[in-house]
Amino acid sequence: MVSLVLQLQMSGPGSGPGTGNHGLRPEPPVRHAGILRGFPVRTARPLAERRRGVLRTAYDRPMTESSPTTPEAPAPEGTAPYGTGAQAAPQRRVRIPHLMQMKERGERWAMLTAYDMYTAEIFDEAGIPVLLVGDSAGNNVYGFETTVPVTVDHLVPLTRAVTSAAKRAMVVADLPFGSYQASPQQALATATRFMKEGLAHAVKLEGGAPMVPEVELLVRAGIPVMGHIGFTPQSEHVLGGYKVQGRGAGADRLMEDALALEAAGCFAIVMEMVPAPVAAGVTEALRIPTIGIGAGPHCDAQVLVWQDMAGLRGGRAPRFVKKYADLRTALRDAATAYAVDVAGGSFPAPEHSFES
Ligand SMILES: Nc1nc(=O)c2c([nH]1)NC[C@@H]1CN(c3ccc(C(=O)N[C@@H](CCC(=O)O)C(=O)O)cc3)CN21
Ligand SMILES: CC(C)C(=O)C(=O)O
Ligand SMILES: [Mg+2]
Repeated sequence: MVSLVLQLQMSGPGSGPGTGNHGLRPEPPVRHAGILRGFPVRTARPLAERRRGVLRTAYDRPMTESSPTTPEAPAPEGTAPYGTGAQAAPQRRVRIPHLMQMKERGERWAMLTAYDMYTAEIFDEAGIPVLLVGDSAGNNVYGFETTVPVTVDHLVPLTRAVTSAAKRAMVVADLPFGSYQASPQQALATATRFMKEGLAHAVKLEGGAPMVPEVELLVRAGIPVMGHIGFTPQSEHVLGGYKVQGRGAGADRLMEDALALEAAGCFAIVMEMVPAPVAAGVTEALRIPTIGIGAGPHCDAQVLVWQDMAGLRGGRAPRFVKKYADLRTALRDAATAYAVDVAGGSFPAPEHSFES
């Protein structure tokens, strides 16, 4: 059985040269410009119809012998046509056309954050198609309370670790607070560091219509951009705390922000803490995928911070979190057992020791 994701990668619009994130917006056919030019225009099907195939993606099944990350045969047409660097690339990378095609087909997918090599490797093996090196590293790696203190220098090495370890996943780097809002030029300089030093495949930035000049310049320069609207944690002090956005009149603004980002060339948009019906409306209105976190079940994709998803972090989790494991307990038990063995002299045993 070849996984669905693999099938679509072998047959998708990105199979040939000249698609993907090239063909960058020479003349704007306004709403559907940007890196999406050249895609078959989605026929206007009702949301319910588009959702029908939803439970048939590779991600809804437990991974068995046919993980989407272990293709049965290499697909040489997916490798770079002008050489592959020091070593050959045996597996095809998830690219923007694949995400577009999943939206076309109503196949939902999952994004996770990753900040290091092992989690990147593991989530890649699990078939997670997009990994986000989030500025949530602030409060999940570096021990800050929020994402506000995070710098580019904090995130670039983590991005490099994740891109080095993930063979199939597209790796998106979050631009941290203060590293892109000053001007499109600042945004380009920062995003360029993530592409060159972090080897990211795309970047993400927070904000709606006001970020259009930044998004346009990055896309023109060849850098795919993921948007992020609704609750934007970098602006928590302006927003007045961790609050649902897009209620009441805010719904119209959220829609305008989403449409403006799509027109500017974003390839996907994160919607954080938005009422489910509002997120459903935005998802229906956009050609590009929406990625929800606390935005209900009708987004094209979902994202969670991995330490929330896997139950590593303590304390009360936000409402939108579902805990799929209890790594905190597992690790604490392991550390306790290790310490007990050392104290009691049962570790190291002869098999862990060297003869003279
Ligand atoms: N571990 C972690 N998970 C995240 O989802 C996350 C981060 N860190 N860091 C960056 C941002 C911050 N995020 C957050 C953090 C807290 C809430 C929160 O406390 N929400 C409450 C209140 C909602 C309300 O007031 O209506 C909730 O119960 O969901 C939400 C989003 C999302 N991101
Ligand atoms: C929660 C996601 C969307 C994020 O921005 C992050 O992890 O930093
Ligand atoms: Mg973030």
